Amino acid sequence: MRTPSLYSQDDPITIAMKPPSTETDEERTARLAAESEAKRISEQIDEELREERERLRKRKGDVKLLLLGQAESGKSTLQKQFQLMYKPNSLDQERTSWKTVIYFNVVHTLKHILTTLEAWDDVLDDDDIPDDTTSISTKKLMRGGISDQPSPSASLISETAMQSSPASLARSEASGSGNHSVSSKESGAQQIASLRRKLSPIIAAEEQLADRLSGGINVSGSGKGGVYVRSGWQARTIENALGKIKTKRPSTATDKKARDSVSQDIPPDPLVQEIGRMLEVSEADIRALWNHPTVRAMIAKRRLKLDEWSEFFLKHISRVSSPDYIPTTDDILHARIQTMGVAEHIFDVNIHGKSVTWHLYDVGGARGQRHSWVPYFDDANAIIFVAPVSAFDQYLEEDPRTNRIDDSLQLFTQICSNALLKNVHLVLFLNKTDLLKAKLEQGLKVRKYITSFGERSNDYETVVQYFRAHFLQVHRRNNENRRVLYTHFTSVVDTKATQRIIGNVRDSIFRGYLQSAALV
Ligand SMILES: Nc1nc2c(ncn2[C@@H]2O[C@H](COP(=O)(O)OP(=O)(O)OP(=O)(O)O)[C@@H](O)[C@H]2O)c(=O)[nH]1
Ligand SMILES: [Mg+2]
Repeated sequence: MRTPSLYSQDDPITIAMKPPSTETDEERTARLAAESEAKRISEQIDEELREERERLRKRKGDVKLLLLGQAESGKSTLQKQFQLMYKPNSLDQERTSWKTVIYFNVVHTLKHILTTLEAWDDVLDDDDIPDDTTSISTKKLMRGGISDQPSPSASLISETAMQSSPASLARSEASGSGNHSVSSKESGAQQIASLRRKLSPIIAAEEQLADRLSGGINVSGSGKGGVYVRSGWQARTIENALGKIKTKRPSTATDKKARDSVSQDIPPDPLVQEIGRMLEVSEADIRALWNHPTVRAMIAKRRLKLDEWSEFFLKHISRVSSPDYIPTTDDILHARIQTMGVAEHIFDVNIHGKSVTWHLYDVGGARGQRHSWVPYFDDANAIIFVAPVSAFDQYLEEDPRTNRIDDSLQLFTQICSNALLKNVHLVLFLNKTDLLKAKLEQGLKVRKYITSFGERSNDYETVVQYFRAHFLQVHRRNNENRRVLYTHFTSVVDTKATQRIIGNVRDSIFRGYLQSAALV
């Protein structure tokens, strides 16, 4: 019997592979090293294939849940609520990254306020701040000869308004003396000019913060100059910062306190620290701007429109600008950053003693991002469609002619009628109900923006039921499979209420999941 040998004498492949008889020692060493490397790579490929097979096998039993809806509808905020519920520690680890986002939100808002004031100062001179029936760009056109519009200026605010608002405080803080004449138009403009000067260094840092968050990726059409982030941005923000850190870790008591309570291993980002210091010294100026009578009047007249997160962080500016600021969970829920593409989040959800892996896909909702949703439609088990009902007076950033409620309805029609999604469990979140209530209480009239609302009563219950009826109608018209639509009125920044709803949604998805599993 022939003993097995590496080089069998009569095997043609072996003969072909056989090293030449003239091989030198050096060539032999190189050949053996190359063979060993090839073997290592081949084994690595085998291992990766095995892992992929295993992953696919496991994923078959997983629940795949898509969060869909237009930009700013609240998908990522809802994802944070899932994270809080099923992976609370991971949110703690991300607090450092959220601080960067919140600082960015504040700086971006300050810039927006000052730019808007500047745009108005360009064209306006006196008397009264007009309400929002005419856009700034229209006014700029008017300046071209048809008519000049009145301008927002401190003189527009009546004496009574001055006395009853925090304006006097704002004025004295802004001027640093407080002895300005309350009725002086010039002093109001001067105060704003002085605040603009004092806040300019912090506003100049906006771009660097945006770069830190996006990793230098600029996306065209990022609307109001926000930042898009890809999946895993939290870890990358820290990496980007670490790449920039050349000095040793600071070791002051404050730094240590902040670092210890966030993470033992992450040194503070020098850029974020610097912005923190700037915010601390600028706190009085920021408050002065926020409370300035011109700004107040511009907001009241809706000439200056601030996003909900802008208002939230400016209202909490003393806390946010304190030297040892660490974002609270509520702050994280209010922080705003645009999602780019699709971000996958994985949780283990325990229900009735059975642990099931859930894959939550949080998508970018802007029009330019929607093409990336489709590859996830194939094997989705459930969708939560998030529609912000407070947006009746808002228009798409991507297309200022399209009302946001209209866009949500069009998008919902596409989702309901998509053949790939016909068996998917469908849940509708009519979101931002807190903001809807606030807008209606302020006296905003739905019929002004949605003419079909007609003469109905402008109260919360009538309005939400009106919107709900429209979404139900879309669903009914595109429901050949007679699937159920689960509807919830939500405010996903409200943790207690949202977690209760998530519990309901989880149970209903799970029931559907068990039924389909039983059919397989
Ligand atoms: N007050 C209030 N704010 C909300 C609510 N839902 C979301 N927000 C805020 O709205 C902003 C936008 O929410 P996101 O969750 O980032 O929106 P998104 O749908 O993920 O947006 P894209 O990623 O651009 O598609 C954030 O600042 C949230 O804090 C809500 O129900 N009430
Ligand atoms: Mg998002």
